[in-house]
Amino acid sequence: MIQFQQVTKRYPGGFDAIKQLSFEIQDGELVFLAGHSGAGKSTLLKLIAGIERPTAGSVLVNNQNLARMRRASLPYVRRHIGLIFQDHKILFDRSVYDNVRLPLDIIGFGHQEGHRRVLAALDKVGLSGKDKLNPVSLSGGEQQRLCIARAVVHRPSILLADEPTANLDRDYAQDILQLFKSFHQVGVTLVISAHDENLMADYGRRILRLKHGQFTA
Ligand SMILES: Nc1ncnc2c1ncn2[C@@H]1O[C@H](COP(=O)(O)OP(=O)(O)OP(=O)(O)O)[C@@H](O)[C@H]1O
Repeated sequence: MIQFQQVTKRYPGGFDAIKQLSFEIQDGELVFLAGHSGAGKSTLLKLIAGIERPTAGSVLVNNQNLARMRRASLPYVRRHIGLIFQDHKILFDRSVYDNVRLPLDIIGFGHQEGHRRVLAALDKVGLSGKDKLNPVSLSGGEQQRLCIARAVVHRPSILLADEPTANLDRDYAQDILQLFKSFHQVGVTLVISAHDENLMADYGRRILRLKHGQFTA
């Protein structure tokens, strides 16, 4: 479960990107995060991932308070989280395979099991057979799929996606959302941010709407 209790995030310079937010996301829930540019969507996702720390309040992920946790312990929490952020951070000096393999190497996965997982993740996102390519030869949409494979290869229980459908045409965006839906169907908790509320509306899921760091109706 993800719980925010009166969370405020103030960036250096004094700007409050998130203001006294409280909410819960249950295990296995799919929640959309909507809001204008600068509303605080990325900040909220970074707080869940422990990339940013709250200035006030508590962020609990699986009952662990990230605000109080020592930095050295954060990697253990992150093992349960998959991240898809806007700046892809693809390594263009490595193959598609090696990009997806990286999180498993960091965790210290065995060679055989790791290999199996990488191929399974690439298959899941529709990139089978492209493992030996350099990511530079993938289309924008395929690079997005590569990022999704890399985010799920360690089978996280929570998947956070920041504007995964930005810059995609509507059909392609629907494909990507279908992919996320398939993770949801196997019990993964998903938080997906997007500008386009029409896309979200089709799914009939809870929408958290942010405006200047606070929820609106
Ligand atoms: N590291 C930072 N230092 C200072 N201010 C920041 C930092 N990161 C974000 N902000 C500010 O916090 C506010 C919220 O930013 P955030 O990226 O969370 O919004 P967003 O809803 O994800 O916007 P977008 O859709 O444009 O990505 C913005 O005004 C932004 O300028």
